[in-house]
Amino acid sequence: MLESKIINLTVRDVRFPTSLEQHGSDAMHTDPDYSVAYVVLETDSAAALRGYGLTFTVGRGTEIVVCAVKALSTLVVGKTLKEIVSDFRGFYRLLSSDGQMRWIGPEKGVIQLATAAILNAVWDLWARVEGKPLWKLLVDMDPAKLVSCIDFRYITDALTEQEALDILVKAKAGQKSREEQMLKEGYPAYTTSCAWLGYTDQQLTQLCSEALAQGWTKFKVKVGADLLDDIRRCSLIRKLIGPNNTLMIDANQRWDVHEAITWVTKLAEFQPLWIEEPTCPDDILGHASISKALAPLGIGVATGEQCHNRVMFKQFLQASALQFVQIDSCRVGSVNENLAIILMAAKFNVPVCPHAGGVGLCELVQHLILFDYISVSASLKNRMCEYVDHLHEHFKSPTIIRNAHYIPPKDPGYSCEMLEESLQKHQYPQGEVWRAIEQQGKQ
Ligand SMILES: C[C@H](O)[C@@H](O)CC(=O)C(=O)O
Ligand SMILES: [Mg+2]
Repeated sequence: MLESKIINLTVRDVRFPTSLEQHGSDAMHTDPDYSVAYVVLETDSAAALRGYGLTFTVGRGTEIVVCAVKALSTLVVGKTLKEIVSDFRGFYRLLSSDGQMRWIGPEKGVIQLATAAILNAVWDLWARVEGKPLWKLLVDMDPAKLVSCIDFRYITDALTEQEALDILVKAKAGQKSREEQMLKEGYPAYTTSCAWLGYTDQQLTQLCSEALAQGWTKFKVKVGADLLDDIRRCSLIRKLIGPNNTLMIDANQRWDVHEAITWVTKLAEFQPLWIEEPTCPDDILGHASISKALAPLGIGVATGEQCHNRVMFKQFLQASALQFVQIDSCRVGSVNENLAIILMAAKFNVPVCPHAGGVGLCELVQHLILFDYISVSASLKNRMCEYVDHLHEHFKSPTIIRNAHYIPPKDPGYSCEMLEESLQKHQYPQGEVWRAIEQQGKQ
C-alpha cells in the first residue's frame, strides 16, 4: 500500500466555541475558541485509505491557515506515499523550503502551521499503511531510517546526524521493557483543566478537588494578568493539593524580562516547579536571564508551545534558556522536526514535557512522548505530558487517561481523525453550532 498515490487534499476550518465558558483562557488569550485546520489526504488505494492531520489555532485566523494549506497542497497531491517516505528528509525540505513560498516563513508562522497539518496527515497515512499507532511505527523504526526523516540543516552545530544515530542506538538497550511498562502503566500526565484564567475561585476549587479525587498529582495554573489574583489563586490551589503535589505556573508571554523575574519571585512561596512562557517566545536571551535569576529559587523555565522551529529550540538549549522543553505536535514541522528537537533535548540532557490540550494536541503528542521515553530519553525524571480535558469526544480514537497517565493508543495512525458529525456541526461559519451563535447575537 506504500504505492498508494495521494490524489486529493481537503482542508476545513473547524471551530469550537470554548470562549463562551472561558475554557482555555490565559493572560494573553482571553477568549480562545479552540479550532483546527483539518486536513484529509485521499489516496487511490483499493481500500480508499486516507490520512488525517490537523493544526491547532484559537479561532480567528484559522481561515488563513486553511489558505496556506491549500497553497502547499500542490506539493503533496500526485505523490505516492513511497516516494515521500523513501526520502522523507527531501520531502520535508520540499514543503518547508519551497523556493517561493519560503518567503512567507521560512519555517515559522502560518506557513509552518500549515506544514504541520499536512505532514501530520502524511505520518498518519504512513502509520495506517503499516497498521500501527504512530508511536509504535517510530519505536520499531530502524534508527538510520528515523534519522533520515530529519532535516539537519541549521542544527549540525548542536547535533550531527551521527550523534542523533548514536543516541538512538544507545537507547535500544531496555527498549522492550520500557514499551511493556508504558503499555501497563502509561505515561505520567499533569492537568491544566482546573485553573484557566477566566475560571472563578469556586470553579477552581471544585475542579481541583475532583481532579485530586481522580488521582491527579500535578497541576498547572494560569497567571500573569494581576499579581494579587495570582497570589490568591496559587495559594488556594497549593492549599488544596498540599505540599507534596506538583504545581506549575503559566504566564503565556505576558511579561517583560525584569517584570517576569520580580513577579515570579513573589509567587515563589507556592513552590512552582516551572514558570511557563514568562516572556516573548522569541526572546532566547531573555529566557536565559530569567532562568538564571530563578534557579536559586528552585523554579525552572518551560517553553515551546509557540517556539516555531528546531533552530529556535537549538538556541534555547545552547543558551541554557529553558529547563523544560515543551514540544508541540502542531507548531513545528510535524514528527520530522519534533524528532530533531527530542534528540537535541536528549543531547543537552533537558527533559521534554510536551504542550498539549487545545483540539487534538493530546491525541497527537502522546505518540511523540511515548517515543521519547521508549526510544530516546529512557527516563521519567522531571518528565510529564500536559493533559486538558476538553473536546476529546470529537475524535474517533480519543486519548485514554488512567490514574493520571496516558495509556498508549492502539489504533493504527496518529489519532487525529475526527468524527464527521462533529466536523459538520462545528465547521466555520456554516456549521449549525456557529449559525445558532450568530442567531443569538442577532436577537
Ligand atoms: C490559549 C491556550 O489555551 C493556552 O493557554 C494553552 C497553554 O498555554 C497551555 O496549555 O499550556
Ligand atoms: Mg502554556
